[in-house]
Amino acid sequence: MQKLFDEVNSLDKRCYEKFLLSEDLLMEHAASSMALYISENHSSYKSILIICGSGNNGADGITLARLLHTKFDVKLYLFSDAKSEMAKLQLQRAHALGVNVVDELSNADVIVDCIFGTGLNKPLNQNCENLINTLNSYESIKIACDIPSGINSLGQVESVALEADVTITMGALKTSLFTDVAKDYVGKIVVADLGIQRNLYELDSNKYLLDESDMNLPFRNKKNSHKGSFGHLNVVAGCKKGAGIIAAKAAFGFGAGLVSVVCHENLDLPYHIMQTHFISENCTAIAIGMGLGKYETQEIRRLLNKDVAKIIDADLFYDELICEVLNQEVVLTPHPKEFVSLLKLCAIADIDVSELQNNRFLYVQMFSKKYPKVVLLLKGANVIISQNEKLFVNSFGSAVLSKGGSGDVLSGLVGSLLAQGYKALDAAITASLAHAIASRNYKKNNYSLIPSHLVEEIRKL
Ligand SMILES: NC(=O)C1=CN([C@@H]2O[C@H](COP(=O)(O)OP(=O)(O)OC[C@H]3O[C@@H](n4cnc5c(N)ncnc54)[C@H](O)[C@@H]3O)[C@@H](O)[C@H]2O)[C@@H](O)CC1
Ligand SMILES: Nc1ncnc2c1ncn2[C@@H]1O[C@H](COP(=O)(O)OP(=O)(O)O)[C@@H](O)[C@H]1O
Ligand SMILES: [K+]
Repeated sequence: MQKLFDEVNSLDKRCYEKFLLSEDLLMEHAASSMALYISENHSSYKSILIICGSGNNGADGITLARLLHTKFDVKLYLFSDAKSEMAKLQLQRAHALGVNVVDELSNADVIVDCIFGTGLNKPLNQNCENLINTLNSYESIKIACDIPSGINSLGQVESVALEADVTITMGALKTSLFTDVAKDYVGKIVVADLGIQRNLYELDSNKYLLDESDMNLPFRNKKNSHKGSFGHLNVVAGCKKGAGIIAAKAAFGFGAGLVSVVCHENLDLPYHIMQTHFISENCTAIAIGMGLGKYETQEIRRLLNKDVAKIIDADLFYDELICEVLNQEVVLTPHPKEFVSLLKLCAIADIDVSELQNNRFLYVQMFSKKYPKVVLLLKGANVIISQNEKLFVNSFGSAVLSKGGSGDVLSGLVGSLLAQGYKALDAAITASLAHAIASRNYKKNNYSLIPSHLVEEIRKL
């Protein structure tokens, strides 16, 4: 996993003070990293338009123009006069070298957006919006320097933002690049070297971006085993029985030795999945909430208070009963609407979904502070998983998963790992990664996936 930072100004400052690396030096390295990326990945392209704002993001762009001058047909467009000391200095250097400064925008093979970086601190005016809209209309390869212009430090987009193919971010990964909203703008994210090893540049953080290598699949290492060695998951099915059945199938394919669906009505289940009317005696984990609908409170309370691992989803986030388990190490998997209800029930915040989506990290952090034992998995384009105020982001998922039933598969995967003895946080991380990475392996098109395809892909991981 890689660290995420809410801000990097303090990291830059530490470089100046502790390592005696000047702003000029860091900027030279930042621009060199961008130049290297462009030379290595876009060498067949001829023309490059670099659009610069007045601050140090613009200064990065002016430096880049100097470094690529004569190697490509570089055009430097200054959207506003250079204001920062570095921008003024870089402009003098660019002028001295004869870099082509143009007065009008024109299309190019590659455009590099250096209008605003981390300094964006007010709404864009009409001119900025028009500029960004024009750039978005070009068919060029679009590279954002540090962060696509228009995304603020909280990862919010108030009006427009550059739709980048690639974001080359300076020094370290920023949290703002991993909000759900940002996902439509950032493209591929590359970290630029600032002339200091990343482990030296970075300090501690409580936020992490998950890598594929953080997925710890339930491979079987012991030869002397039997079905009981891999746990027994009980999936509680309610009025929408399909949800529980999808979860049970996913769980079985993900390694649980036994899977039973708990339901009072008789169900038509695949032969390898058992049905029970009450919780099994040897049950090692319970998955509950998916499609639960109406239910008898005392019965659910009994289940929630059982001393086994639990994954709780969907309908239970609308019931005060949920507050009774928040001192346990349970896994909760709400989507944004369900999380808004949960926040209200546990008196953390009374907000709507758009406020949550604008500040996902903030509300997850608030929840995790109040309930440090709970593993929360907030669904979305970029899933956030938290426990004890540590946050982990899974950015592997895509719109392929935007289907009814995808969440039920996820509940089954988490339940399966809990049943097999994974700790709650490890179960949530591995299940979430398996869910998203498997969906990427589905090769047909991005609208046709159904839960059984997803389960098939998970079985092939
Ligand atoms: N400090 C350092 O050591 C380094 C800084 N770097 C670059 O510096 C950038 C940060 O530079 P700055 O702090 O100068 O900030 P920016 O260059 O992001 O922009 C700030 C400028 O834009 C103005 N501004 C902000 N919002 C505006 C709006 N909506 N409309 C019009 N004007 C607006 C501000 O008043 C200021 O003049 C980073 O994103 C990164 O690209 C990199 O070169 C790496 C090294
Ligand atoms: N655009 C997307 N990008 C990444 N993941 C997505 C996207 N849309 C949905 N998902 C994932 O799909 C799942 C949907 O779950 P949920 O909304 O609970 O569906 P259901 O309850 O119908 O099964 C979640 O894991 C979510 O993170
Ligand atoms: K930018």
